[in-house]
Amino acid sequence: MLAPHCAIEDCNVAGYDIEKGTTVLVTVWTIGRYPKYWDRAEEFLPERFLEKDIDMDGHNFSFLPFGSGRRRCPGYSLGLKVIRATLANMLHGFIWKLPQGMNTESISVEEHYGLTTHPKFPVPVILEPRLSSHLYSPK
Ligand code: HEM
Repeated sequence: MLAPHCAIEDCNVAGYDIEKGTTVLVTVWTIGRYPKYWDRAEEFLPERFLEKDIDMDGHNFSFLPFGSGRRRCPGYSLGLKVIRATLANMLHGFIWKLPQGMNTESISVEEHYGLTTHPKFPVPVILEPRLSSHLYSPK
């Protein structure tokens, strides 16, 4: 769910009349799993985005991780950069392994809902440094 919004004028959305002053809640979670727009909507398939020109900046209403319009997330660009840089550093710095006896099938992708969405169960991973040890020291 996006943060609550307020209609600033009377309008009609998809056949529904919305009066000025109405609080509007946009359920992006549901939109992101709507079978009309998403093939195998309930499955975790990050590869569905490969070689697709889906923008995240609020123009594609089937995918709104940062909201849309004048209240769209102002930290959009910084957020993406931080996530990409952090992920790249983690992948560059460590070999990622699952504990013995676990495989990718046994990882739960269930979610815990709240203001932000977290994994319902922790994902145990073993990180093995792949670089020289002095590179991990803050000094
Ligand atoms: C990947 C990281 C991030 C995601 C997924 C994200 C997502 C969102 C979403 C969905 C909204 C609500 C938009 C709406 O209601 O239409 C929002 C609002 C907001 N975000 Fe972010 N955000 C991220 C990073 C950041 C960062 C890094 C900052 C600031 C440095 C930031 C600052 C804000 C602010 C101030 C709002 C409220 C905007 C308003 O109500 O006018 N966000 N964000």
